[in-house]
Amino acid sequence: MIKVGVVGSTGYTGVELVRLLSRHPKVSLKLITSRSFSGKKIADIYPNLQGIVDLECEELDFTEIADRVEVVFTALPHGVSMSVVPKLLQVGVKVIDLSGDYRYQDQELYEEWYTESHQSPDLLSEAVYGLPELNREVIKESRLIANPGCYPTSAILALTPVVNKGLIDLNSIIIDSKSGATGAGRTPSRATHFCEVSENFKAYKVAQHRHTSEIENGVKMVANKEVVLSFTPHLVPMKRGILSTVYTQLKQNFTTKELRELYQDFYSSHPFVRIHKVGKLPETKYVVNSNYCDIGLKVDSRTNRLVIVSTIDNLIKGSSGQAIQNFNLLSGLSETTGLKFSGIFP
Ligand SMILES: NC(=O)C1=CN([C@@H]2O[C@H](COP(=O)(O)OP(=O)(O)OC[C@H]3O[C@@H](n4cnc5c(N)ncnc54)[C@H](OP(=O)(O)O)[C@@H]3O)[C@@H](O)[C@H]2O)C=CC1
Ligand SMILES: CC(=O)N[C@@H](CCC(=O)OP(=O)(O)O)C(=O)O
Repeated sequence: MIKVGVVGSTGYTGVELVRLLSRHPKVSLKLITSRSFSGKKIADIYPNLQGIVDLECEELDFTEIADRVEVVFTALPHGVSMSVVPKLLQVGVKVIDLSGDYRYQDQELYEEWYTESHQSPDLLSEAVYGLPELNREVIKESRLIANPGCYPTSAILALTPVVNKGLIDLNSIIIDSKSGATGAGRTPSRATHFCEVSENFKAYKVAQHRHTSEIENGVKMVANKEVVLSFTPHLVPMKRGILSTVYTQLKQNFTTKELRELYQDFYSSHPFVRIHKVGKLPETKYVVNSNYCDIGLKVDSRTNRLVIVSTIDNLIKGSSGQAIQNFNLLSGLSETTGLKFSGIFP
């Protein structure tokens, strides 16, 4: 059994990690930390874990952590993660960080989009962007994995096959994404208050959301070229799930069937990406509560645009499930260990 810990275990991604790790056949969850709830049992904070996880939240203590765990998941806000991650690496544990702090190699890009100084820029070149469908082999060798953002996971997976084959105009990409409210984390705010989210649908941070740069960065890794694209996030009255509709201009004529075959081939060795049949499009309810990313395609022959629809659960493939997928890779386990379950339908 591999001994692991979760730092920031009481947030939405943290507790989802605790839930998923508690059923992972090769994991022994030894340590969970919390600033606000130390001394309390996680099952008293999240009663769904009663009888499943009997751990108490602790204060984070770096002195003995390496004796207790081999791998730590950090599920902290960005800006906070970078004050913790270097200390964890220093004492010799491997880290899978769920925040945005290590997703860029370029310090300036981080500081521009996150509008704060990076506190450990020396680690940026070492951190591996943890999207297994792009970086499976390097993830296996890494000691610091930067788990991707939720919107970027859905958008980059939607675009990769056509970008990889050079089939679209890279300046034509428009990504229109909708997320459930757990994407904003557990800390209450006016924007995520029930009365603000319920019966409402809104765009936010138009032309300035930080995930724009993360998606551009991911597409650039595939294209080997700079890419500038448009990304608009929306908040919808659901708890979980992201649906991204991605519009791209094709350079030549293709049928939906041809492109569907390309996607099917591209993802044939990637167990968590499912390509829908021609004429079918994914819905969030097909993937919520699972680690799958479902993708559907349609060529609009009038405009010669390819429209790609991509869905994930933001708390699983968009964060905690993907973090466990990365953990499996770096631990030499099968990528699907502990993650092969369907969503809940309806
Ligand atoms: N929610 C999502 O869908 C996704 C989130 N992420 C990223 O994962 C990370 C965790 O997100 P999420 O679980 O949603 O966030 P939450 O706000 O739900 O939880 C974060 C937890 O971190 C702990 N924490 C420790 N130090 C601080 C601090 N100084 N300020 C605030 N909180 C602190 C808090 O728990 P305590 O007080 O108990 O220590 C808090 O509950 C973030 O970086 C987020 O951006 C990534 C992809 C998707
Ligand atoms: C609905 C909602 O508010 N979503 C969040 C998603 C952020 C997130 O999880 O971002 P990182 O993974 O990059 O930290 C937002 O738009 O800020």
